[in-house]
Amino acid sequence: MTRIAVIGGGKIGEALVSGLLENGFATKDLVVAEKFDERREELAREYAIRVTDSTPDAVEGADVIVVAVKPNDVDAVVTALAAAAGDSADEQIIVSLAAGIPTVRYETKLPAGSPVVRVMPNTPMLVGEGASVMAAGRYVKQQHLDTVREILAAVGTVSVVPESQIDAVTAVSGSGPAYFFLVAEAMIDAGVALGLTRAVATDLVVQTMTGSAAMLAKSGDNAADLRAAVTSPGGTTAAAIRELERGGVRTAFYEALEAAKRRSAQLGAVADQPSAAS
Ligand SMILES: NC(=O)C1=CN([C@@H]2O[C@H](COP(=O)(O)OP(=O)(O)OC[C@H]3O[C@@H](n4cnc5c(N)ncnc54)[C@H](O)[C@@H]3O)[C@@H](O)[C@H]2O)C=CC1
Ligand SMILES: O=C(O)[C@@H]1CCC=N1
Repeated sequence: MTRIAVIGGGKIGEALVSGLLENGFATKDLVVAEKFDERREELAREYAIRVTDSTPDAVEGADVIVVAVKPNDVDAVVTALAAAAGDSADEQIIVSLAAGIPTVRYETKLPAGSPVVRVMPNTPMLVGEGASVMAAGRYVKQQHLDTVREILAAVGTVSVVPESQIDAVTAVSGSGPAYFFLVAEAMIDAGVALGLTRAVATDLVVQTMTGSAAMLAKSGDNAADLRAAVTSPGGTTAAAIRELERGGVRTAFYEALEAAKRRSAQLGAVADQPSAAS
Protein backbone atom coordinates (compact mmCIF):
# COMPACT_ATOMS: atom_id res chain seq x y z
CA MET A 1 0.00 0.00 0.00
CA THR A 2 1.13 3.57 -0.68
CA ARG A 3 2.57 5.25 2.42
CA ILE A 4 1.25 8.77 2.86
CA ALA A 5 2.61 11.60 5.00
CA VAL A 6 0.25 14.52 5.57
CA ILE A 7 1.93 17.76 6.63
CA GLY A 8 -0.67 19.85 8.50
CA GLY A 9 -3.39 18.15 10.50
CA GLY A 10 -6.02 20.88 10.22
CA LYS A 11 -9.46 20.79 8.64
CA ILE A 12 -8.53 19.50 5.19
CA GLY A 13 -5.70 17.27 6.45
CA GLU A 14 -8.12 15.65 8.86
CA ALA A 15 -10.84 15.32 6.19
CA LEU A 16 -8.35 13.46 3.98
CA VAL A 17 -7.06 11.19 6.76
CA SER A 18 -10.54 10.39 8.00
CA GLY A 19 -11.87 9.74 4.50
CA LEU A 20 -8.92 7.48 3.63
CA LEU A 21 -9.27 5.46 6.83
CA GLU A 22 -12.99 5.05 6.21
CA ASN A 23 -12.28 3.87 2.69
CA GLY A 24 -9.73 1.12 2.96
CA PHE A 25 -6.43 2.77 3.92
CA ALA A 26 -4.61 1.33 6.92
CA THR A 27 -3.51 3.36 9.94
CA LYS A 28 0.05 2.09 9.51
CA ASP A 29 0.28 3.71 6.06
CA LEU A 30 -0.63 7.19 7.28
CA VAL A 31 1.42 9.65 9.29
CA VAL A 32 0.63 13.28 10.07
CA ALA A 33 3.03 16.11 10.94
CA GLU A 34 1.23 18.77 12.98
CA LYS A 35 2.85 21.62 14.82
CA PHE A 36 0.27 22.14 17.59
CA ASP A 37 0.57 19.78 20.58
CA GLU A 38 -3.12 19.75 21.39
CA ARG A 39 -4.08 19.06 17.79
CA ARG A 40 -1.53 16.22 17.59
CA GLU A 41 -3.05 14.59 20.64
CA GLU A 42 -6.56 14.98 19.23
CA LEU A 43 -5.66 13.37 15.90
CA ALA A 44 -3.71 10.49 17.46
CA ARG A 45 -6.60 9.78 19.83
CA GLU A 46 -9.31 9.98 17.16
CA TYR A 47 -7.61 8.03 14.36
CA ALA A 48 -4.95 5.88 16.08
CA ILE A 49 -2.35 6.99 13.52
CA ARG A 50 1.20 8.20 14.09
CA VAL A 51 1.30 11.98 14.56
CA THR A 52 4.60 13.78 14.87
CA ASP A 53 5.72 17.39 15.21
CA SER A 54 8.51 16.88 12.68
CA THR A 55 8.18 17.10 8.91
CA PRO A 56 11.48 15.23 8.25
CA ASP A 57 10.32 12.46 10.57
CA ALA A 58 6.91 12.22 8.86
CA VAL A 59 8.25 12.13 5.31
CA GLU A 60 10.89 9.47 5.88
CA GLY A 61 9.81 6.38 3.94
CA ALA A 62 6.67 8.05 2.56
CA ASP A 63 5.73 7.48 -1.08
CA VAL A 64 3.44 10.50 -1.19
CA ILE A 65 3.77 13.72 0.81
CA VAL A 66 0.59 15.78 1.10
CA VAL A 67 1.11 19.42 2.05
CA ALA A 68 -2.03 20.60 3.86
CA VAL A 69 -0.90 23.80 5.58
CA LYS A 70 -2.15 27.34 4.99
CA PRO A 71 -0.71 29.07 1.92
CA ASN A 72 1.61 31.27 3.96
CA ASP A 73 3.04 28.25 5.80
CA VAL A 74 3.91 26.44 2.58
CA ASP A 75 7.36 27.96 2.10
CA ALA A 76 8.51 26.77 5.53
CA VAL A 77 7.30 23.27 4.74
CA VAL A 78 8.99 23.27 1.32
CA THR A 79 12.25 24.35 2.95
CA ALA A 80 11.96 21.42 5.37
CA LEU A 81 11.14 19.03 2.51
CA ALA A 82 14.12 20.26 0.48
CA ALA A 83 16.44 19.71 3.46
CA ALA A 84 15.01 16.24 4.05
CA ALA A 85 15.35 15.33 0.35
CA GLY A 86 19.05 16.19 0.09
CA ASP A 87 20.26 16.37 -3.51
CA SER A 88 18.20 13.68 -5.16
CA ALA A 89 14.68 13.85 -6.49
CA ASP A 90 13.65 10.70 -4.70
CA GLU A 91 10.55 9.08 -6.13
CA GLN A 92 8.46 10.77 -3.47
CA ILE A 93 5.46 12.56 -4.93
CA ILE A 94 4.58 15.93 -3.43
CA VAL A 95 0.87 16.74 -3.40
CA SER A 96 0.04 20.34 -2.58
CA LEU A 97 -3.46 21.15 -1.37
CA ALA A 98 -2.73 24.81 -0.68
CA ALA A 99 -4.98 27.30 -2.44
CA GLY A 100 -3.16 29.60 -4.80
CA ILE A 101 0.35 28.14 -4.48
CA PRO A 102 1.78 27.20 -7.88
CA THR A 103 3.82 24.02 -8.40
CA VAL A 104 6.79 26.13 -9.44
CA ARG A 105 7.04 27.42 -5.84
CA TYR A 106 7.94 23.88 -4.83
CA GLU A 107 10.00 23.03 -7.88
CA THR A 108 12.42 25.91 -7.45
CA LYS A 109 13.36 24.74 -3.93
CA LEU A 110 13.15 20.96 -4.25
CA PRO A 111 15.79 18.84 -6.03
CA ALA A 112 15.47 19.07 -9.82
CA GLY A 113 12.97 16.57 -11.17
CA SER A 114 10.74 16.42 -8.08
CA PRO A 115 7.18 15.54 -9.07
CA VAL A 116 4.71 18.06 -7.64
CA VAL A 117 0.97 17.60 -8.13
CA ARG A 118 -1.27 20.52 -7.20
CA VAL A 119 -4.64 19.37 -5.99
CA MET A 120 -7.75 21.33 -5.10
CA PRO A 121 -9.83 19.10 -2.84
CA ASN A 122 -12.93 19.93 -0.84
CA THR A 123 -14.11 19.00 2.64
CA PRO A 124 -16.85 16.52 1.61
CA MET A 125 -13.93 14.08 1.23
CA LEU A 126 -14.55 13.57 4.95
CA VAL A 127 -17.62 11.52 3.99
CA GLY A 128 -16.18 10.02 0.80
CA GLU A 129 -17.95 12.61 -1.41
CA GLY A 130 -15.09 14.97 -2.21
CA ALA A 131 -14.34 16.57 -5.55
CA SER A 132 -10.58 16.66 -6.11
CA VAL A 133 -8.98 18.25 -9.12
CA MET A 134 -5.32 17.63 -9.99
CA ALA A 135 -2.89 19.73 -12.02
CA ALA A 136 0.50 18.34 -12.92
CA GLY A 137 3.74 20.14 -12.19
CA ARG A 138 6.64 20.19 -14.62
CA TYR A 139 8.20 16.84 -13.64
CA VAL A 140 5.02 14.83 -13.15
CA LYS A 141 4.65 11.65 -15.18
CA GLN A 142 1.49 9.68 -15.81
CA GLN A 143 2.47 7.12 -13.16
CA HIS A 144 2.59 9.90 -10.53
CA LEU A 145 -0.87 11.12 -11.50
CA ASP A 146 -2.13 7.54 -11.36
CA THR A 147 -0.80 7.11 -7.81
CA VAL A 148 -2.36 10.36 -6.61
CA ARG A 149 -5.62 9.57 -8.38
CA GLU A 150 -5.79 6.21 -6.63
CA ILE A 151 -5.49 7.90 -3.23
CA LEU A 152 -8.00 10.67 -3.91
CA ALA A 153 -10.47 8.29 -5.57
CA ALA A 154 -10.94 6.67 -2.16
CA VAL A 155 -12.57 9.90 -0.94
CA GLY A 156 -14.54 11.11 -3.97
CA THR A 157 -14.25 12.05 -7.63
CA VAL A 158 -10.93 13.00 -9.24
CA SER A 159 -10.29 14.99 -12.40
CA VAL A 160 -7.34 16.72 -14.08
CA VAL A 161 -7.05 20.25 -15.46
CA PRO A 162 -4.13 22.38 -16.64
CA GLU A 163 -2.67 24.37 -13.74
CA SER A 164 -3.93 27.60 -15.34
CA GLN A 165 -7.48 26.51 -14.41
CA ILE A 166 -6.90 25.63 -10.77
CA ASP A 167 -7.81 29.07 -9.41
CA ALA A 168 -11.20 28.77 -11.16
CA VAL A 169 -11.62 25.23 -9.79
CA THR A 170 -10.87 26.58 -6.32
CA ALA A 171 -13.67 29.13 -6.73
CA VAL A 172 -16.15 26.45 -7.82
CA SER A 173 -15.47 23.26 -5.86
CA GLY A 174 -12.75 24.14 -3.31
CA SER A 175 -14.81 26.90 -1.73
CA GLY A 176 -18.09 25.50 -3.08
CA PRO A 177 -19.22 23.58 0.01
CA ALA A 178 -19.29 26.87 1.93
CA TYR A 179 -21.79 28.35 -0.55
CA PHE A 180 -24.13 25.38 -0.09
CA PHE A 181 -23.77 25.54 3.70
CA LEU A 182 -24.62 29.25 3.56
CA VAL A 183 -27.72 28.55 1.48
CA ALA A 184 -28.69 25.77 3.90
CA GLU A 185 -28.22 28.10 6.87
CA ALA A 186 -30.37 30.79 5.24
CA MET A 187 -33.14 28.34 4.29
CA ILE A 188 -33.22 26.84 7.78
CA ASP A 189 -33.50 30.31 9.34
CA ALA A 190 -36.21 31.22 6.87
CA GLY A 191 -38.13 28.03 7.70
CA VAL A 192 -37.89 28.89 11.40
CA ALA A 193 -39.17 32.40 10.62
CA LEU A 194 -42.18 30.75 8.95
CA GLY A 195 -42.95 28.85 12.17
CA LEU A 196 -41.23 25.47 11.73
CA THR A 197 -39.11 24.12 14.55
CA ARG A 198 -35.37 24.30 13.86
CA ALA A 199 -35.16 20.50 13.89
CA VAL A 200 -37.89 20.11 11.28
CA ALA A 201 -36.52 22.93 9.11
CA THR A 202 -33.03 21.41 9.28
CA ASP A 203 -34.20 17.91 8.33
CA LEU A 204 -36.20 19.27 5.41
CA VAL A 205 -33.39 21.45 4.09
CA VAL A 206 -30.78 18.68 4.36
CA GLN A 207 -32.99 16.14 2.59
CA THR A 208 -34.01 18.67 -0.06
CA MET A 209 -30.35 19.45 -0.78
CA THR A 210 -29.37 15.78 -0.83
CA GLY A 211 -32.30 14.85 -3.06
CA SER A 212 -31.72 17.76 -5.45
CA ALA A 213 -28.00 16.91 -5.73
CA ALA A 214 -28.87 13.27 -6.42
CA MET A 215 -31.30 14.33 -9.18
CA LEU A 216 -28.68 16.57 -10.77
CA ALA A 217 -26.12 13.76 -10.62
CA LYS A 218 -28.37 10.91 -11.77
CA SER A 219 -31.27 12.17 -13.89
CA GLY A 220 -29.26 13.32 -16.89
CA ASP A 221 -31.24 16.60 -16.91
CA ASN A 222 -29.53 19.94 -16.52
CA ALA A 223 -30.10 22.35 -13.61
CA ALA A 224 -32.27 24.75 -15.61
CA ASP A 225 -34.64 21.96 -16.73
CA LEU A 226 -34.89 20.50 -13.23
CA ARG A 227 -35.70 23.94 -11.83
CA ALA A 228 -38.33 24.53 -14.52
CA ALA A 229 -39.97 21.20 -13.62
CA VAL A 230 -40.52 22.45 -10.04
CA THR A 231 -41.80 25.84 -11.17
CA SER A 232 -45.53 25.60 -11.86
CA PRO A 233 -47.04 28.53 -13.79
CA GLY A 234 -48.30 31.11 -11.31
CA GLY A 235 -47.27 28.84 -8.43
CA THR A 236 -45.25 29.02 -5.22
CA THR A 237 -41.82 28.37 -6.74
CA ALA A 238 -42.26 31.12 -9.34
CA ALA A 239 -43.12 33.51 -6.52
CA ALA A 240 -40.00 32.52 -4.61
CA ILE A 241 -37.68 32.62 -7.61
CA ARG A 242 -38.87 36.08 -8.55
CA GLU A 243 -37.71 37.24 -5.11
CA LEU A 244 -34.35 35.47 -5.41
CA GLU A 245 -33.74 37.08 -8.82
CA ARG A 246 -34.81 40.45 -7.42
CA GLY A 247 -32.20 39.93 -4.69
CA GLY A 248 -29.57 39.46 -7.40
CA VAL A 249 -28.74 35.86 -6.55
CA ARG A 250 -27.30 35.05 -9.98
CA THR A 251 -25.09 38.14 -10.13
CA ALA A 252 -24.01 37.49 -6.57
CA PHE A 253 -22.70 34.04 -7.58
CA TYR A 254 -20.84 35.44 -10.61
CA GLU A 255 -19.22 38.08 -8.41
CA ALA A 256 -18.53 35.65 -5.58
CA LEU A 257 -16.78 33.08 -7.75
CA GLU A 258 -14.79 35.77 -9.49
CA ALA A 259 -13.67 37.10 -6.09
CA ALA A 260 -12.64 33.60 -4.99
CA LYS A 261 -10.64 33.02 -8.17
CA ARG A 262 -8.96 36.41 -7.80
CA ARG A 263 -8.15 35.67 -4.17
CA SER A 264 -6.66 32.29 -5.07
CA ALA A 265 -4.29 33.94 -7.55
CA GLN A 266 -3.44 36.59 -4.95
CA LEU A 267 -2.66 33.98 -2.27
CA GLY A 268 -0.03 32.48 -4.56
CA ALA A 269 1.52 35.87 -5.15
CA VAL A 270 1.59 37.06 -1.54
CA ALA A 271 1.67 33.87 0.51
CA ASP A 272 5.03 34.71 2.04
CA GLN A 273 3.93 38.13 3.23
CA PRO A 274 2.50 38.56 6.74
CA SER A 275 -0.79 40.05 5.52
CA ALA A 276 -1.78 36.88 3.62
CA ALA A 277 -4.65 34.67 4.88
CA SER A 278 -3.60 32.48 7.80
N1 LIG B 1 -10.56 23.94 4.44
C1 LIG B 1 -10.92 23.70 3.18
O1 LIG B 1 -12.11 23.53 2.85
C2 LIG B 1 -9.89 23.61 2.11
C3 LIG B 1 -8.57 23.95 2.33
N2 LIG B 1 -7.65 23.88 1.32
C4 LIG B 1 -6.25 24.24 1.56
O2 LIG B 1 -5.73 23.36 2.54
C5 LIG B 1 -4.76 24.03 3.32
C6 LIG B 1 -5.08 23.83 4.79
O3 LIG B 1 -6.34 24.42 5.06
P1 LIG B 1 -7.14 24.07 6.40
O4 LIG B 1 -6.99 22.62 6.69
O5 LIG B 1 -8.46 24.66 6.25
O6 LIG B 1 -6.27 24.91 7.46
P2 LIG B 1 -6.04 24.63 9.00
O7 LIG B 1 -5.49 25.87 9.60
O8 LIG B 1 -7.26 24.00 9.58
O9 LIG B 1 -4.90 23.51 9.00
C7 LIG B 1 -3.54 23.74 8.77
C8 LIG B 1 -2.77 22.95 9.81
O10 LIG B 1 -1.40 22.96 9.48
C9 LIG B 1 -0.66 23.04 10.68
N3 LIG B 1 0.69 23.50 10.33
C10 LIG B 1 1.07 24.72 9.90
N4 LIG B 1 2.40 24.74 9.64
C11 LIG B 1 2.85 23.48 9.90
C12 LIG B 1 4.13 22.86 9.81
N5 LIG B 1 5.20 23.54 9.40
N6 LIG B 1 4.23 21.56 10.16
C13 LIG B 1 3.14 20.86 10.58
N7 LIG B 1 1.90 21.40 10.69
C14 LIG B 1 1.76 22.69 10.34
C15 LIG B 1 -1.46 23.97 11.54
O11 LIG B 1 -1.12 23.86 12.92
C16 LIG B 1 -2.88 23.53 11.22
O12 LIG B 1 -3.33 22.54 12.11
C17 LIG B 1 -4.79 25.49 2.91
O13 LIG B 1 -3.65 25.77 2.13
C18 LIG B 1 -6.06 25.64 2.11
O14 LIG B 1 -5.92 26.57 1.08
C19 LIG B 1 -7.99 23.43 0.08
C20 LIG B 1 -9.27 23.07 -0.20
C21 LIG B 1 -10.32 23.13 0.77
O1 LIG C 1 -10.95 29.38 1.79
C1 LIG C 1 -9.86 28.92 1.41
O2 LIG C 1 -8.92 29.67 1.15
C2 LIG C 1 -9.70 27.43 1.25
C3 LIG C 1 -9.38 27.06 -0.17
C4 LIG C 1 -10.63 26.46 -0.71
C5 LIG C 1 -11.48 26.28 0.45
N1 LIG C 1 -10.94 26.77 1.53
